[in-house]
Amino acid sequence: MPELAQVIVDVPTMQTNQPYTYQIPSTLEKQIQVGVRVVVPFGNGSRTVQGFVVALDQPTDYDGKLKPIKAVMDLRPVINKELLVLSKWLADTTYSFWISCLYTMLPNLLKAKTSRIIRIIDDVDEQVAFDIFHGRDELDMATVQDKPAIISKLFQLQRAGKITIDYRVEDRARVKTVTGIKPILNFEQLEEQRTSLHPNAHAQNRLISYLQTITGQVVKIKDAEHVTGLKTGTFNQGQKKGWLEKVPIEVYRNPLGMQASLDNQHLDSPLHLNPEQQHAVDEINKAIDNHDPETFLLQGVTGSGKTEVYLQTIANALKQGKTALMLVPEISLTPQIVSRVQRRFGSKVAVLHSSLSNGERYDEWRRIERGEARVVVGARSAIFAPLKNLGIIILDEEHESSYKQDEAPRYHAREVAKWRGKYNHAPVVLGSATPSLESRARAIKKVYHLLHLRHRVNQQPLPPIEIVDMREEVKKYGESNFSQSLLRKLDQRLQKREQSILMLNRRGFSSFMMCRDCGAVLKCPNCDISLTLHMDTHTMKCHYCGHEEPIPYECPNCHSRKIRYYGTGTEKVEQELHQLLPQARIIRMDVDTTKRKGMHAKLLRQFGQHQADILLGTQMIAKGLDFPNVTLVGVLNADTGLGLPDFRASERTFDLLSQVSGRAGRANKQGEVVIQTYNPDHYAIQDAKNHNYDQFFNQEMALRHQAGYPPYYYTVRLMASHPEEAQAAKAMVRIYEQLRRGIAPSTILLGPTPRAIARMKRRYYYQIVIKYKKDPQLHNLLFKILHDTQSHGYKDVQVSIDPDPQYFM
Ligand SMILES: Nc1ncnc2c1ncn2[C@@H]1O[C@H](COP(=O)(O)OP(=O)(O)OP(=O)(O)O)[C@@H](O)[C@H]1O
Ligand SMILES: [Zn+2]
Ligand SMILES: [Zn+2]
Repeated sequence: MPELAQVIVDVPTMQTNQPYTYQIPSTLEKQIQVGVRVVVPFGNGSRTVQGFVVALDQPTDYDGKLKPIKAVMDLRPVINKELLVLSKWLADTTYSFWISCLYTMLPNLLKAKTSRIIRIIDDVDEQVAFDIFHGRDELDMATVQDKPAIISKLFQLQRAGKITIDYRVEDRARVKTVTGIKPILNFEQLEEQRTSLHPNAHAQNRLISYLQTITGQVVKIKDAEHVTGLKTGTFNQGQKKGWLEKVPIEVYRNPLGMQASLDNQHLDSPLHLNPEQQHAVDEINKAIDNHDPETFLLQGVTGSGKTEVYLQTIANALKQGKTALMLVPEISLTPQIVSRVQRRFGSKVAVLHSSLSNGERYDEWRRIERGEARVVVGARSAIFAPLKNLGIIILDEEHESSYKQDEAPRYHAREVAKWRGKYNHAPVVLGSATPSLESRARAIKKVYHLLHLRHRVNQQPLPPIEIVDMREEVKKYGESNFSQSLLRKLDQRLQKREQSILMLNRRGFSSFMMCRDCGAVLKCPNCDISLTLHMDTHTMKCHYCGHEEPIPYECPNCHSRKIRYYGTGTEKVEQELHQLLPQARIIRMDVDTTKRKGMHAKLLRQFGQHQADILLGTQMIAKGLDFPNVTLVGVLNADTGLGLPDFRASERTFDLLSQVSGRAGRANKQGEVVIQTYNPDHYAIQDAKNHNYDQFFNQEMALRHQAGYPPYYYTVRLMASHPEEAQAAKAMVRIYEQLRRGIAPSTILLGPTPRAIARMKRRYYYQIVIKYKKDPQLHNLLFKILHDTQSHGYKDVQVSIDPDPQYFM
């Protein structure tokens, strides 16, 4: 039996970022395994924290007295061997705390809730006992948090040694149960009961007959009521008379409300593949069969049938007794994709998206962990799904920046996918119509295996794209969100009863409030950014920190009443469209209209059933949608992203335009696209117009080469923040000096500079961008800096390190 356990404790600091050794008390020795959560004492005093057992019986160089583990929270490990090894790698490569990585992999409910419990340990006077403790001898600190008078009294009592504060770890992971019934008596005994019944007790008579049919079973009471038509009261009587007992039945919360129906429904069969698809499927299947952890880049134009390639290779993995993981960006985790996978694989599928409640997510996680779900579809964090024996990992739209998490741990799902592919000897498939420059460059270097789908499944060419120069439009026709050409084409679709998709770049884009007298812009008090107008809640909101305030009637600066709202939000566009095309039925889709659960699916279903002529939305409609009746796509403002201070601005614009254009003409009707822009000559827009990925790739690569950006250089961004600007700047200068002394001669430092958004959540941010090709010492140097900045001289400074940042803003 093991005597010692190595535990990663839930104390995220650099100093506690390695396992601590605890003694295993003999009462717990059977329950302690690697991967279970435990409760351990930590530090001096009575503090207890949650932790994870990461190893058993390793020698320790600590020679003090070891503390014993207090309790075990799990009957079986919540972190399996693979994920444990992965968590260590993740912490190392993303400069994060090991404990944060473990939590990132697990459903939220497995995070412990720590509460502070105040206990009376010595006599206190009666009045206090009554006023504060209400006659009990314990009190949860959270309940008095906002009562300063009580808090100060408590501290007084603590100093006097009358009370102590305990930290208590609570497990929030609850399985959901429903009530079931179970006959206690056997057939004959029930028959005997019947003889003693009153002749008019028809309901009880029927209950006995029913119970006789289910002896030895447990049945949900709801089902029993349904089958028998009896009321709950009758079952309660049966319970009182000792015929049956009530027992809890563990059930899964049902995210789509369809798990059961999936079991009975007949499944879609695979489509007959075209030669390009067949080749791709053959190559990937070969890798699955040979346990070859190869990375494929599946580059297929929009509507080329990439999804079918995914589905058929997943089917092969399942046939081999393996499991499959498919990631899609949250924004395109549309009901369309999900239902395609479910219609193919039925109840074997688990879906993980961010709109699941904590309980639902925990249930899906348990279905996966127990091997009941063998195909997982989900957004970024689904890359940590506890599937065993993975046979294939797919990242659809691999170029999407949302695959990178922009808070700690700052991992990229693509890198994690490759790690898990290697660990499981399984191929990774990166799919896109517009691969990231990084991936395409690796394919050219033969690091990735390139598979091409050059043609649309419907044999139609990609839709022709018209570029409209909005500078000319405004001169000729005045301010409008709609060019003459786009209006004409929208009108034609209405005549032909075909549908259109209109995209407005970014939600509520710069719908800010400005004073026409003094020019003041309403800004967030916490962040260096203007507030956005939201008509639905009638408030001004900050998109960074969530700050919200009423729409002002007068300028907060000069008290003028001449305030005006600028910019174009989707709501404004919708209003204008109603005026221009009164007969058009419009569905607006943006963060505001899809906030409520299930709305996203509902709106898309309505559009699919042609209950509307125009789908107007933000980026969220650019990807993944497959509606055969859509023959026109319009982009209202192609260039709003081009001006951003970000070296990937052109790439993102090209990707977005290509993706959204791809929504038109996907079935047998020819489609077309109108792109409105103030920069008609920009190469990102011209190359998108010509559907010329290769030309865009070459030009953009040349620019990146010249400016020394990825994929020619690796980049790391280092940020320091502080409530006072001078302190943030000072810390960054110190870090800069330390960096400069330690880096390789070929490594380049940019900065320190204030971030583009210099103030966020009441803190000022400074940054340094490190560009390097080869710098073997850099990794250790960065860890050293993290360590050093947690100590003296860096009071209240927060430092974070972002490897391969997606944004430099
Ligand atoms: N071999 C095939 N035979 C007939 N129809 C097919 C075939 N493969 C795919 N399809 C159909 O073609 C349409 C487009 O396919 P799919 O959505 O997979 O394209 P995609 O490459 O993922 O496109 P995008 O990148 O634009 O999302 C779908 O309706 C799909 O059912
Ligand atoms: Zn003003
Ligand atoms: Zn804010």
